[in-house]
Amino acid sequence: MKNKLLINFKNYAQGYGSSGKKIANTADNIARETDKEVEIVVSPPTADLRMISNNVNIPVYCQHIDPIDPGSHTGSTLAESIKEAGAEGVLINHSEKEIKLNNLEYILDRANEFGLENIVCVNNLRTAKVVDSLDPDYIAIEPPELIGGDTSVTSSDPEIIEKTVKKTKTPILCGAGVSSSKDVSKALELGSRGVLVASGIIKSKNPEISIKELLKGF
Ligand SMILES: O=C[C@H](O)COP(=O)(O)O
Repeated sequence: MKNKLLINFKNYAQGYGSSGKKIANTADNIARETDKEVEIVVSPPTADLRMISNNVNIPVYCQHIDPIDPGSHTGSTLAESIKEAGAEGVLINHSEKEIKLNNLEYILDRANEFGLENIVCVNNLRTAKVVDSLDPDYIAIEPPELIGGDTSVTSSDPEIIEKTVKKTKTPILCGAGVSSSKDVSKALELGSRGVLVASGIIKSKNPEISIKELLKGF
């Protein structure tokens, strides 16, 4: 299993449409050229999934799915539709798109049914332990107060990463404020299998330089 650099485009102004496509193409080119053992994944807004999937070779993940089967569910995101749009994986329970935890088992079943790699995001160790018992592919630990900030979780709260790694059996990713190669190497040193990054790349003046800087840490 390769370590992962997941780039979450969220709904930043720079992360959708042609601008999002440019960042995805940049990530794709860097992935093709790098000799690092790392899987670069992009997670664009749902409306751009098919467009991005058709344009890159790296995996594309959706930012969310709902606990539904096909039917009368206005405004929801269906596992089979994101699969058909080209998604290979999905983020679940991001702190900006929380789900009810009693729906998690069903959502994981739906993701597994369609071969979507799943990354369940959690805010704290207690939730990580609950999620761990449901055997997701990854758990991503992200203290919400550090998301989008200037200080990386790896320096502000390294204990939460270390404890989550120790107390769970699922591979752990971490995120929040990650922007440098030092942040990445610290994340790996603490036992994480990779990082989730949004603002450090999507809001960067030069996403290419930012992605290459992060790769140095792997
Ligand atoms: O999914 C990504 C995380 O929420 C991290 O966001 P950030 O890199 O802007 O702190």
